[in-house]
Amino acid sequence: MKIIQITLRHLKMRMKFPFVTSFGAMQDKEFLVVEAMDQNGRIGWGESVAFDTPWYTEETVKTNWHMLEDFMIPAILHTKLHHPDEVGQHLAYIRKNNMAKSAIEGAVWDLFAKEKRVSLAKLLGGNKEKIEVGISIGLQQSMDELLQLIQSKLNEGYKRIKIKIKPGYDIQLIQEIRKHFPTIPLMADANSAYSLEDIHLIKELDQYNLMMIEQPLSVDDLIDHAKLQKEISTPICLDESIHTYTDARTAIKLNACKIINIKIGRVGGLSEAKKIHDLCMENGLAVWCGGMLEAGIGRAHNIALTALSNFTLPGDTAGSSHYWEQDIIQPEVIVENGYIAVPTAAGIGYEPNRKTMEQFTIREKIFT
Ligand SMILES: O=C(O)CCC(=O)C1=CC=C[C@@H](O)[C@@H]1C(=O)O
Ligand SMILES: [Mg+2]
Repeated sequence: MKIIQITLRHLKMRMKFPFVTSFGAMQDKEFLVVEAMDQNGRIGWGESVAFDTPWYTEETVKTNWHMLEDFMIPAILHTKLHHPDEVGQHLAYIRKNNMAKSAIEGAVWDLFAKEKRVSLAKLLGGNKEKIEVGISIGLQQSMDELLQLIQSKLNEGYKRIKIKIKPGYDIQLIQEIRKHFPTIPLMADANSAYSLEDIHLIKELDQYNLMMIEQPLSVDDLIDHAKLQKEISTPICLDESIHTYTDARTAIKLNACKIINIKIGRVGGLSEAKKIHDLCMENGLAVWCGGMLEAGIGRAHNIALTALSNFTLPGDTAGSSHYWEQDIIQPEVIVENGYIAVPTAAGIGYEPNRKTMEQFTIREKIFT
């Protein structure tokens, strides 16, 4: 397979609600879409999940554009590819920039699946017909609003609730939620807001039967997470600390976590995501698929990955209508009773809507 044309688009879409974390609020989601065409005119799609500011990782929409335009697209365009795994090899000389790598690799995976006439989920080795989904709720203005939102998401069928915590907004919050919802599957994401000095606080959380606590400590730490995991019974889930297969291997060796949140963009693409999935399975760790407030193309990639068998915990891939008035794919991603049906059509199984995309595009460049 050879890619003979790539179109790079920068989109900006307003979310229905501001997503608030300890780092601030985001309401306009900017992201890149990669459209790759092969010599037969087939099209594959990828989405970059980098945000417009570097708070989650060092990458941004602009750094991704630069990496793709100046280095990655030239390395892949007109290069003979026998399998999507080879994209990573061609880009290996470029350090990090995982989200940019993932965007172009994702387009090649979609294209390759279409060429083989199989769904992306099947091509990756997934066998589920439907996947279980949970929902991630950002910081809210008041306790009442948070409780109401949890109730409405439970009513919609979501299989687990994830809330954000930070120092001063943790024990009481979870205590209150547990008062109203004593047994729901509940987890807390700290986005590395704590240090080992807060160990007494984190230990207190043990009594609330959380499914896990996500990334309590520093984004570049594994050693302290291992110390913490020894002291608490709540499973630690790592997010920001895991960028590669090697990170996952080290975390497992150190017992730094019991669960890993795999985000395709954070680990540099589907090939690496699958390797981490397999490694966790061999070592008895559960995984789930995290979200990056994706539009439809990124969401479709998450669904395909989650069809792999060791994604045994509900992911953050909520339905399109949770985020968008109108998503950029047809049909939109629909959640029914907490499940998404894994598409069986070739490739990602959703068709990007060019008209809608055009409406939100603020920059476009074609590479031949
Ligand atoms: O896509 C979703 O709905 C999940 C969003 C979400 O929880 C996150 C997205 C990006 C950064 C974080 O705030 C958080 C996470 O860390 O998982
Ligand atoms: Mg997280």
